[in-house]
Amino acid sequence: MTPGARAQAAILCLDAIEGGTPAEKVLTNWARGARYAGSRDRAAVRDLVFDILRRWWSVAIRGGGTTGRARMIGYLREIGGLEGVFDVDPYGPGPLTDVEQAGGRRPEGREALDWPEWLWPELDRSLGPEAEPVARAMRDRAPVFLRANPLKTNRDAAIEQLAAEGITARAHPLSPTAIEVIDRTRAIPGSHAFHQGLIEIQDAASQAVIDRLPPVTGLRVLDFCAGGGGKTLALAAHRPARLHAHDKFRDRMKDLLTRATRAGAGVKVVNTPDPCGYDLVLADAPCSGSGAWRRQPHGKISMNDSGLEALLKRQDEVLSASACYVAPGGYLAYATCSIFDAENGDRVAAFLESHPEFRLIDAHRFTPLDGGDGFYIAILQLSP
Ligand SMILES: C[S@@+](CC[C@H](N)C(=O)[O-])C[C@H]1O[C@@H](n2cnc3c(N)ncnc32)[C@H](O)[C@@H]1O
Repeated sequence: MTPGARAQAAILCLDAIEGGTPAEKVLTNWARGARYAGSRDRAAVRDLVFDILRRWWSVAIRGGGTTGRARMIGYLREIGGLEGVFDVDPYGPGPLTDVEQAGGRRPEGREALDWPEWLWPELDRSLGPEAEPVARAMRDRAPVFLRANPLKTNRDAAIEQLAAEGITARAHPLSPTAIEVIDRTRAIPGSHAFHQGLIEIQDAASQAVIDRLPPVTGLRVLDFCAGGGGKTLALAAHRPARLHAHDKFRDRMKDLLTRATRAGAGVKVVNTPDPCGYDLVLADAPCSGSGAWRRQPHGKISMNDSGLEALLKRQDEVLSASACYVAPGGYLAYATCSIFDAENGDRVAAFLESHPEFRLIDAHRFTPLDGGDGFYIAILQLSP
């Protein structure tokens, strides 16, 4: 596909997203119908759509409208790529009209930060002076991070193996296992390093969250919201005495055991965890994902008041439900990939009010300014 044809495909996808269809669904539908598109084309269209989702409001201002076409114009104006896309090939978007040529303006003040208007108060309350820098950072793509798997290798050896496969990567300071991929990121899933279980794809802050837990080695551990198992595998690398993975929606763990086998990780999937049976329970709760909106930018444009309210309720439920699996003297770790106090410190405070037998011993928030996604981790201890 030509650059113009890719832009036109992205424009149609953006219109469907504006119409209310989730971005992933729109891209899947488009790819199904576009048999002529190769994998590079699909990746390029996806990148365009995601880049524009991250800058959803400012590109509309620059482009002079909220259609996919206007947003594309605004985006290309911002990055300086308008030339050579409109009216250069029959599969691309038609020529710019006089109105389009004259339309649009520079976004002013916070307009240029592409943060949802209704969420500014919560971002300001949560991050104070970091609110604007974090919002700005969320306009750009996130780096691709890997976790070196200590069950099979060490970080330097993993980086060397990647280099031998033509993938440039370097150590990242957020975690002793974190590796940042510099180029050929799309080659990772097909690499030997990946298939041999030397590396996992995992955000650096997600790894740092696990590093902040009490020493896991030798503990009985429950990952209460295991999902796809990203954190389960990172926990396994610390060699707990026993590691159980659980999720209310068992289907979400369907790949977990395959991943664990590849990683050489010992983990058992359980439907019913043992009451009071764990020295450490990790509750990686469902959340807005606001810390990871660089990777899933559709969340930034689709989250609303009632959706957030519903999440707060679920987070309270997860905290209460997970607490009964903690053994006396054991730890309950509450984590989210949100940067909002409403989902983090406020939930912990509400939990402690109704569970005075727990005390808070540590809490930390990561933001994209640390390099990885935004995450929160609080560690609570149950009295003996
Ligand atoms: C943030 S995701 C977990 C991500 C996962 N830990 C990882 O690192 O890949 C949250 C998970 O919590 C699960 N969940 C939601 N409500 C739950 C509940 N009441 N009890 C247990 N798990 C729940 C969801 O199915 C989802 O898989």
